[in-house]
Amino acid sequence: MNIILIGYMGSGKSTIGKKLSQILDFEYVDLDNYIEEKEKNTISGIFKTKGEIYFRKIEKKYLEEVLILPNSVISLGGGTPCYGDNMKLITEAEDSKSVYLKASIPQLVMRLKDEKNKRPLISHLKSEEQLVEFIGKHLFERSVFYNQSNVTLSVDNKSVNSIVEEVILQLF
Ligand SMILES: Nc1ncnc2c1ncn2[C@@H]1O[C@H](COP(=O)(O)OP(=O)(O)OP(=O)(O)O)[C@@H](O)[C@H]1O
Ligand SMILES: O=C(O)C1=C[C@@H](O)[C@@H](O)[C@H](O)C1
Ligand SMILES: [Mg+2]
Repeated sequence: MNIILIGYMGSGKSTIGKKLSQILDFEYVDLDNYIEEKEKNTISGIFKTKGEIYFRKIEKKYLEEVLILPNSVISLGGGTPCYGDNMKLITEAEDSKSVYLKASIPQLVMRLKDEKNKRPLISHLKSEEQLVEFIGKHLFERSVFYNQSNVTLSVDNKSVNSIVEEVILQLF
């Protein structure tokens, strides 16, 4: 079985995914890292040199590759479910459960304000106020996709270990 972690940038997909895979003794795949390895470039580098449309095209191609890996915890990129028919591919993937790690706007701002540089969609924002406004609008647009996940789990003010425990309780 595969567990697919979905959520906005900073919701904890990579952090939770790594820990969950260790506990379950599953393989761990982070789609952003997978793309970086295959393309021999960083996500920021791909956005800069080839643009977002190219990124979304290859993101779909690599999503299809990781969805058929056996017994894996798969952390997606923040935007992966929100383009083309990606969410359909995710919900229809065989033997898979998707989990939406749902974080509030203030929680995301707190986590992302010092980590903007790694994330090309927010790296240009100058102030915390701009970040709040951007995330508010963007999260609202994306929630329609995230909410199609099999399980939704609120992550605000919870430790990594307690979120991992909750994911396991919900799925097994
Ligand atoms: N439950 C948590 N409690 C406190 N901090 C957390 C928690 N989960 C994640 N973080 C921190 O929040 C930041 C973002 O987490 P992470 O990189 O795992 O998010 P992500 O969903 O993978 O983001 P992206 O979509 O940009 O890859 C990191 O600094 C991480 O250490
Ligand atoms: O939210 C997004 O659209 C993104 C999130 C990251 O995980 C990366 O996939 C990339 O920076 C785009
Ligand atoms: Mg990540």
